[in-house]
Amino acid sequence: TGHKWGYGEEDGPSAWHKSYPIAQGTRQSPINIVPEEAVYDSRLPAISINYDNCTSLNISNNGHSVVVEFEDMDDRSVIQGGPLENAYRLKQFHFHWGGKDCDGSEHTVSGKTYVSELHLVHWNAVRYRTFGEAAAAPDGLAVLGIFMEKGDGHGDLHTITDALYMVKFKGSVANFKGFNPKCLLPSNLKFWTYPGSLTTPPLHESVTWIVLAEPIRVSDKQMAKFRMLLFSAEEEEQRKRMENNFRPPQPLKGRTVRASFK
Ligand SMILES: CCCCNCc1ccc(S(N)(=O)=O)cc1
Ligand SMILES: [Zn+2]
Repeated sequence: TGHKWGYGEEDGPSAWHKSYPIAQGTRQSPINIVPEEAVYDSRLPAISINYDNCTSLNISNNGHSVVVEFEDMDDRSVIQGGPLENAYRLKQFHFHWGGKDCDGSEHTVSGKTYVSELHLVHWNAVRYRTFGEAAAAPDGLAVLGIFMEKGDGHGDLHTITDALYMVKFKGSVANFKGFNPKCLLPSNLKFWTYPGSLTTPPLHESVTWIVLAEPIRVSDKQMAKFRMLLFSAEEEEQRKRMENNFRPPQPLKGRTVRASFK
């Protein structure tokens, strides 16, 4: 089982390299995206997202984030197109956020941070038999990153924020069927894409990142509900609020960020 890691002073992102040396690798995530330096690629097909028959299973607190998991034993919910050569199956989505509204996202855009970032995690079931196997392969995962900015409440995000009280503590799981994350997508699917990694340990360099340029909006009240989650389990003495669970941008190391738009 992996070494204990977190987002605190002692066990946070600057310490991860001690147990996970890949943290100083050549394709680490997140990154700061500089639109003017992204290369427009007119041959990039549009992203095709087909979640119509997705089956959400549960919502859980894993001590690092809140995660909604999906049934992934067939191709009922997949993403394809864009930079992807195969269809990638939806496995889960989760969030990263700040403590106040000054930061919270993992990717940044010309240094701008958003209050939160949603990650929809998909795996290449054409080439790999399990998520775990795919998560360790260079073309194994595709993560769709969606920025969340402060604004009026998001119509469908409340379904998630209204369920967070059920998974306050690390290790809690609750039924969460019938949720389709298609409702969380912004209207415009223009994106940046680059080869990167998981943004948490084990930090595998297995992710083709697809970051949407258009943010979705989240209200103060909805953000407050994310911040009432705890990093700690119910039986732990010290109750630590779950916030600032984001890794800061990592060196680009010569990678090219491509844009699907001018
Ligand atoms: C080998 C087991 C890997 C488990 N790790 C899951 C996981 C998925 C996505 C991300 S993220 N934040 O890059 O989307 C981090 C961690
Ligand atoms: Zn993430």
